Amino acid sequence: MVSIKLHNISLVYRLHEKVTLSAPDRRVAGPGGRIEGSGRKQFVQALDGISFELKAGDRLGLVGPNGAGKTTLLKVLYGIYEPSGGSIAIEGKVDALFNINIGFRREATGRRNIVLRGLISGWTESEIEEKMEEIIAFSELGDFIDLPFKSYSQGMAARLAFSMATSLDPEILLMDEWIGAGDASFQDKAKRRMDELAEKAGIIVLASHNESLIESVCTKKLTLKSGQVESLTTKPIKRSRTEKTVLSRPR
Ligand SMILES: Nc1ncnc2c1ncn2[C@@H]1O[C@H](COP(=O)(O)OP(=O)(O)OP(=O)(O)O)[C@@H](O)[C@H]1O
Repeated sequence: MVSIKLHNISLVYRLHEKVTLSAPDRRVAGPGGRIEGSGRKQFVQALDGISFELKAGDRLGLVGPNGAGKTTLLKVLYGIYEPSGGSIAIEGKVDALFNINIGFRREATGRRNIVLRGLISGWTESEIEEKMEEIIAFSELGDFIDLPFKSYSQGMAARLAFSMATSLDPEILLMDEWIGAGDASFQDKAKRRMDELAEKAGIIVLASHNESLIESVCTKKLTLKSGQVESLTTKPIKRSRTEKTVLSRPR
């Protein structure tokens, strides 16, 4: 069973350069984490005392102003950064969609990129082959799938990235503010796909500045401010009749 448990997580970014700042009592707080220390031992406290638990089916929206710690928290969940303090326990395979362009070979076609990404995620060539048509169909890229990735617009790249990440059956999917690149019709489709994923007992964590996207996609909302939890709210899942019909249709 998938789950995420964070207890009192903190993360500091150490600044190895000597930076000159006002005296601590005269500093003006900015939008980001706290700047601490002095001389060459300065650091930014990006996360401070973060605790929460997620279980199968949860869709957590991470919100907060610039520098609040959303991306840092996603990177801690993905294992890119080791927390400076606290404990983290994750059950399940974690996949991430942080930046639409990362992980794509610009010169390779969309189709070839699907194979490469699948292999990196531990899929065999025949498993990728089985998923190939579904991934292409969901992306709606048509003949562009056989053109090099560098010829895609941002929205087209987002379609391919999302289609791939969600077709390879992730147990836990982390996403950072990318979905806005897709057009309105693709966003609707993407939302339904996320509902499906969450129903297959997965966990989704989505960081975004788009409050209405978070409201419509997520079941929980964690608001960060200067690296700390300002609030954590849960809302009942609301679905329209149309969405229910689509979700219950066999694949
Ligand atoms: N490599 C780094 N070195 C030092 N400080 C960093 C580094 N990366 C991020 N920070 C700091 O950590 C804090 C949190 O940044 P983070 O990128 O997690 O915020 P965010 O909520 O994702 O912001 P945004 O909405 O602007 O994308 C900020 O104060 C930022 O200045």
